[in-house]
Order: sequence, then structure tokens, then C-alpha cells
Amino acid sequence: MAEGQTSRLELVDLQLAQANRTVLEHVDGRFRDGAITALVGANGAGKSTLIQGIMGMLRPMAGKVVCSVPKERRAWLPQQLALDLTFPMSVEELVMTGSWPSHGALKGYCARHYRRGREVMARLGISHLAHRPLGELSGGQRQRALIGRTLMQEAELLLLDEPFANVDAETVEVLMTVLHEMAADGVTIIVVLHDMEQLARLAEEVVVLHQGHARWTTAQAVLHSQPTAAESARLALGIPGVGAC
Ligand SMILES: Nc1ncnc2c1ncn2[C@@H]1O[C@H](COP(=O)(O)OP(=O)(O)OP(=O)(O)O)[C@@H](O)[C@H]1O
Repeated sequence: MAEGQTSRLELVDLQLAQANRTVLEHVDGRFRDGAITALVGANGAGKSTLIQGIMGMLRPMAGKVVCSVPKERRAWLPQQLALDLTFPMSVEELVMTGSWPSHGALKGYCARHYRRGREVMARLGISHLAHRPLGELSGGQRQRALIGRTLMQEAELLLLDEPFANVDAETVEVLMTVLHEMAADGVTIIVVLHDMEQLARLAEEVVVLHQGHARWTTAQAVLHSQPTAAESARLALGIPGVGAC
């Protein structure tokens, strides 16, 4: 990180395991405040494991996660397939639950909450879906509602696992815009991506996971200038090289 830049999330010699098998080790690095960092790596490289470690859902085998963002301002958006959205709840109700971490689930909402909920839905183009049950939404509509929940939460740290999977092109554009706006507001965003075009449009920084290790680089280095960074990202993403069959 350049001088003068700040970070509320640092990984210090972090080692994470699944079922007692080490997945990542000696992970050292800082996520810059207000930057969008892409997390890339082949299937099984440890992207979800790292997210679980950062969110405190997986206890480190060694090292630590140093995070000064309050717990109620940390948000995680898992892969869509991991979510059960069949329970009876409307889009507006889902968005409003974003206020629970700071306000509490049992206190009820005041006019300010409803006003903010309406602003959030308008920003994401889902006002017309406010009373639609979640089970009746398309993948893109659902993803907009879930991002709306994190806006309602006023998240300062946002982790997203493949947010553009199974969503329509228009939703990709809306989400890209909102994520850039959130970063401009100082939110630290970490996003698991498999698509280099999306990486080019979204991320400034990149963490490449490969063979149990993490390497910090920039999107520019991955996409243009440094062949070694591009090569390792290509390998990590499982993209065949020139001449490969
Ligand atoms: N609950 C679990 N129990 C045992 N092993 C697990 C568990 N979750 C993940 N693993 C293993 O840990 C390793 C890292 O998995 P992880 O899900 O973090 O990878 P990933 O990079 O997110 O993969 P993908 O791109 O396929 O989502 C893999 O070898 C996986 O099989």
C-alpha cells in the first residue's frame, strides 16, 4: 500500500484450514480502505475459506485477522446458490433487515428507516418489487435486493462471493455502479471474481490465491504490464495459456 493510504483490514501471517487440512498459510497483506479488491484463484484455491476467515467464521490455525470495522458494519454476500430465499419475506422486508445489526431486530422500524429503505430500493431499481416475495424474484432481482440490504446496513466492509453469477446484464451494470459508489464512499470491498473483464472494470487491487499462498498485486499489473502477475492470475483463474490445448 502506498504511503498515506489507510487500511482497516489486515491479515498477519494467517493460516486457515478446512477439516484440519491447511488451505492457506503465511498470508500477509492489507486491504485498502475505499478500494475494490478482487480475490481470484482456481476452484478450491481457498477464496471462500479466506472470506470465512475474514468474517470470523473460521478460526485461524495461526496468525490473525486485524479488523477495526465494527462487526455490525461488516457484510457478507455469499454465492447465490448458498442462499435459501424461499422463506416468506418481501423485497422491502429483506432490505429493511439491513438495519438489524446496528438497530436490533425487535425494536421495529421508524420513519427514517422506511425512508432509507425506499431510497435504497430506488437506487437499485427495485422499488416496483418492494412487496414481491423473494421466492418470486429472478436471480438479478434477488441480487439487487441483497445488495440493498448491505446498503441499508451502511456496511463499511463488504465481501461478495461471485456477485455477478446468474444475474442479467442490466443488473451487472447496476451493481457495478453501486459498488463503485460504495468504494468512493470509503467502503472496503473484497469480491471473488472469475471473469477477467469484470475484474478489469471493477477492481483496482487483486489478491491471487495459488497453491496455498496469497499474493497482492494490482488489476493493472494483472491485465497489462507485468507478465508474471498476469501469468499467475491466469493460472489461478484456470485460463489456458497460448498454445495450450
Ligand atoms: N467444509 C469443508 N470441509 C472440508 N473441506 C472443505 C470445506 N470447505 C472447503 N473445503 C476444501 O478447502 C479447499 C478450499 O475450498 P474453498 O471453497 O475455499 O475454495 P474456493 O477457491 O472458494 O473454490 P470455488 O472457486 O470452487 O468456490 C478445497 O480443497 C475444499 O475442498
